[in-house]
Amino acid sequence: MAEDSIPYLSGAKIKEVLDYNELISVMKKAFAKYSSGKVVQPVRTVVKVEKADGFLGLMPALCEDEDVLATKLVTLYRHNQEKYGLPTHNAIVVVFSVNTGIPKVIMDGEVITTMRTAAASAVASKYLCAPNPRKLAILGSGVQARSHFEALSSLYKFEQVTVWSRTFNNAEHLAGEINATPCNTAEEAVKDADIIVTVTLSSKPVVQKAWVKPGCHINAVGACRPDWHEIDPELMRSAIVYVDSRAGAEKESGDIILSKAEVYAELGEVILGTKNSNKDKTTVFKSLGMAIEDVLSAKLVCDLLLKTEKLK
Ligand SMILES: NC(=O)C1=CN([C@@H]2O[C@H](COP(=O)(O)OP(=O)(O)OC[C@H]3O[C@@H](n4cnc5c(N)ncnc54)[C@H](O)[C@@H]3O)[C@@H](O)[C@H]2O)C=CC1
Ligand SMILES: O=C([O-])C1=[NH+]CCC1
Repeated sequence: MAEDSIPYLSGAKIKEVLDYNELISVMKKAFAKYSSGKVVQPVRTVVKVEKADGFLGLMPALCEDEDVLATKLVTLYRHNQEKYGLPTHNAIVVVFSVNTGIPKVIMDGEVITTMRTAAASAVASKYLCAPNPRKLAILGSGVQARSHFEALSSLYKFEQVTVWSRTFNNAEHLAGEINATPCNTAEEAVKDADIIVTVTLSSKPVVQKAWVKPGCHINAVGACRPDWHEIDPELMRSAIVYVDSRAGAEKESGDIILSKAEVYAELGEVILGTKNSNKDKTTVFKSLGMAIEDVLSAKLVCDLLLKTEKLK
């Protein structure tokens, strides 16, 4: 039985202990464990809330090697920001004892989602983009746009960063924060970019093949439903496509399903050395988000807080 009160870790507490350096190595481990069959992780179960154009996603995973069993519960309500000024993504993570099944800790899942997704894209960039990327283009100006800038800047010294957003004011606002160049069009933003990050809530492509420099690496992070896509289908078909999970991509990714693009490999297979990097080619990392990313992040949070005695 669970104790009368299970510790709850707030986002603020989690932010205090997580940093991109450590999280990037943990994400590398998450992808490798997943692709070597060491993780039990069903494809996300999605409960749609039609009237609010939202959904609840259930994301459990077990990794016995790492002695961790947990689940993330995440909601995506696309109109929260414009309607209520609230975040579009909200989440908690519940961690259980692997031995007894007793719930041990409940923690905020928003900070973990924000940071682990950007750390995952950083791992993908490390393995898939050509050396010394100089220009980063960010399409979108929300939570993930900011975290991706931070995570990728922890790896690379960019000479130029461009931002495009549906509303120019938002692009300008973010660009001001991160010392980037705001652009009026996505085409202008991605011109000559070495790394492109697509972090929008669009269900229609925001980047076209003709705009992209050959050899560029794209972290395609949005469009997590089978009928949403962010990337031009022609670009998907002509690039070398990597995914976090084949099973997830086949069921959830409109970018893969609608374009009928071939999936070359899981990122974990590249990390394990069983598939090639193709750094000289145009590459797309189609990220949908995997439960094991959250579960290993939650374990890291618990370990770090135990070290500082903040979690008994
Ligand atoms: N792959 C993964 O593991 C994860 C993916 N995501 C996805 O990343 C994307 C960004 O998430 P957040 O930054 O947290 O969301 P957010 O709500 O903070 O930002 C969304 C951005 O998309 C823009 N946008 C909305 N509708 C648009 C449209 N029709 N065309 C162009 N831009 C539009 C907004 O103006 C805003 O800049 C979402 O698609 C989200 O579901 C989020 C978490 C994890
Ligand atoms: O992995 C994740 O948490 C999500 N992916 C898309 C929306 C939320």
